[in-house]
Amino acid sequence: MPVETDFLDGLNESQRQAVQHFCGPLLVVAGAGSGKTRALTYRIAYLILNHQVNPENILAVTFTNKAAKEMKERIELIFAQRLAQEKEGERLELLPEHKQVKLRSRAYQDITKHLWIGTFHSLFARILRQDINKYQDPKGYQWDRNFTIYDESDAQSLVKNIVTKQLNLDDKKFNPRYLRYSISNAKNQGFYPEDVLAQQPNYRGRVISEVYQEYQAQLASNNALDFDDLILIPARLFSQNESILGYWHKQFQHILVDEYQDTNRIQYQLINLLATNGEPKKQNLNWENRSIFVVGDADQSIYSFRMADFTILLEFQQDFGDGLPDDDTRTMVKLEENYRSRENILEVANTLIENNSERIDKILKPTRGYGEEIYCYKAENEIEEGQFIRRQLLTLQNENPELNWGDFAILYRTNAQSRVIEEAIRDKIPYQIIGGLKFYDRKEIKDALAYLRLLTNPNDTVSLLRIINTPRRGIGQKTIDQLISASQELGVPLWEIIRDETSVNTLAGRASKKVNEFAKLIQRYQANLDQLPAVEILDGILSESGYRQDLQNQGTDEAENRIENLKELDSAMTQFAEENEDNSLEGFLANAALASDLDNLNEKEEKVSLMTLHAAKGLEFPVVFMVGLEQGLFPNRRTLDDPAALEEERRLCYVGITRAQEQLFISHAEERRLWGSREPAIPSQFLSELPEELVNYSSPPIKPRRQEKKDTKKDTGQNWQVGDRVFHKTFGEGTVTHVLGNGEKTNLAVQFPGIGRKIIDPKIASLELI
Ligand SMILES: Nc1ncnc2c1ncn2[C@@H]1O[C@H](COP(=O)(O)OP(=O)(O)OP(=O)(O)O)[C@@H](O)[C@H]1O
Ligand SMILES: [Mg+2]
Repeated sequence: MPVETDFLDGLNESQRQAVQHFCGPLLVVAGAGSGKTRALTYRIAYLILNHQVNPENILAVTFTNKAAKEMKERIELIFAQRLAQEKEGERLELLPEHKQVKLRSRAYQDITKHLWIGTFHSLFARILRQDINKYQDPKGYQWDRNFTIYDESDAQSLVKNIVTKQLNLDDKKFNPRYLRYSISNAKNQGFYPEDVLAQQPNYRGRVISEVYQEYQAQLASNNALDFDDLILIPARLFSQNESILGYWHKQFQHILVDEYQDTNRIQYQLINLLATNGEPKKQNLNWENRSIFVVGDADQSIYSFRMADFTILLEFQQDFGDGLPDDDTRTMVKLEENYRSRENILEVANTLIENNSERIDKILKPTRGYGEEIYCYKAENEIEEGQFIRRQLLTLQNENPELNWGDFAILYRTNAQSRVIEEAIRDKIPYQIIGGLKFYDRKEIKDALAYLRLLTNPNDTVSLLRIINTPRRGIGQKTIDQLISASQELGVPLWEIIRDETSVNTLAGRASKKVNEFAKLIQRYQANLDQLPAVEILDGILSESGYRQDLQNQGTDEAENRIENLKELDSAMTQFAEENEDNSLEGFLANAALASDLDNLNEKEEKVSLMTLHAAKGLEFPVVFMVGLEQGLFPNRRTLDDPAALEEERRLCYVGITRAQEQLFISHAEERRLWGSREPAIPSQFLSELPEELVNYSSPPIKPRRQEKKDTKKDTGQNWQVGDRVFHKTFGEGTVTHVLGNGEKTNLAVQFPGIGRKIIDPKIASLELI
């Protein structure tokens, strides 16, 4: 039996309107949990199924890689359901035969492989893989298609080198982190080094500009790009080259953007160019078989520190609409029902956000009655706050066996808060830190990737320097410095020197044999790059370089752990090859460089998730703990004197509250040691903005009372039928979709709207028949 008879049934009237809108611009604005992301996802399926749009003509921008993955999975599910219906002959015969054939063969193919779904960074990295060689940089820098993507730590080490080694500046006075941030800011506004100086015509401005200039030169000579370049260079390329823009404009007939309120100006420029082909006059735009569809919520704009600007969302209709009198109704849909949170949670969120002055009022109605009480817990200090969380987690899990550890999230304002919470829960509760040390940030993974990057892009000097003596092979720093200075004097990449035996023999003295061996190893694998599957290349180079052996020799737990992680990298490569059309090594490396913290989030693993409020955007959890509501921490002290920044903190708090589906716990401490010093803390001003009658300030009972249920089928263990409507204490109303097993061992699969399907043992959880 198909789970949904028609996939549009899973949408309300306004969502359906948004999904069925075919051509032209459409803006969906709505509050948290109102089904924006769901509408966007269904729209993709609808374009393919009902308008026969080719998947490769659809560009969908998500905020995280994880969201992209989920979207693909959801679309696959819709196709699978459709396929099931086809087999039952329900509706396909209504279509003309050629369409039936087309649809069937489409559905059987792995359609989502051909969709362009991803973050801005991953999508435009892919476009640059095709076209970067056509980019004309005003400074004459060039990149080729095998470019390497530098992550934050690569970029910072480059900046640090420039500051200390090249410009001989004091890195205490000119903090490389700060400089890197300034460069990033400049890039996010489309500024060149000269623009920075013009904006800031003083000594500091000159230093930033100079470091920026040198940084860019070195990126280019390493054939590398940083994250900001992945957006900025396509924007410049599209502006300078009509035919390339025309090509991608033609390719992307339907553009969809989630979380549009957090786009910055350059990202906006890219979207605008792709949608309009650079046509400045709105009346000349031709929307035949084309659309741009964006969804967002100005109340959830929380990335202004990355130059995100929610006025972009507010200006959408002005940018893309035709300005005729009925434009407003044609180009905007509002969603007004919240499907995620219990009514009391929603009311608390709505009341809080009303304190912001800079907002457009909107309606957000609950669809799910009142849930468990919201508690605000006052802890003595941060350690006791951790104990509180631990107690609640254990109690709730114990009382509600159907709650998995993966159903809980703990949200905090800054990463530093996680340590104490971890300490409190680590012995009993499996947890994961989202945004802690990422898989791809671990040393062994970065080393392995550096080998692979060097194979595909020998000019990548950062990678080369990372592994030239890793594992130790007797190439000392002095030798390396000698080789580097030769490459700098000749103005050629370091690899050019290293791969030439004669040069090495001249420069490297006693270490020359080692350098030559290293160069030969790399060259041998380079020559085989196209013949061997990526996984074999990885295995081969890790063995032959002695890297794996070195770890084995160490014999410590830590080394063992690193070996395990390298195995995990193998799996990541295999999985990538299976899931992606572009399964080249370059494709994998780009993907790895872009993998964000959130990719670690794997609900199937059943772990409590700890993350910052920023990282929680777009996600949802049955039970949410929002901790550290103290003045100076949340809202953050830097925002206290700046009304606009304070409003952004309040939006962040709104985001936090609205992640909760069933239950919300808020906490603050009377005293907190953070970043080394212990200080008294006063409750966050946001707490006083919450409706008093909806927040319970006493301690929650350690063992929450079980609600007495009338007419439960608990313990009877029989007579359950598919289609039974039931009420569950945590998940609310649902429908039994499957009865699994029988007698004592009967379990039920229950579909809860807005939550999903849960397998429940009716003997343990009381289910009320309704
Ligand atoms: N019409 C609907 N009927 C039932 N459930 C729905 C409906 N629309 C959305 N949902 C469910 O409501 C929850 C919130 O939806 P979704 O994540 O799409 O909201 P959103 O507007 O994107 O939220 P956010 O602003 O936090 O990104 C999800 O669990 C989703 O499956
Ligand atoms: Mg969303």
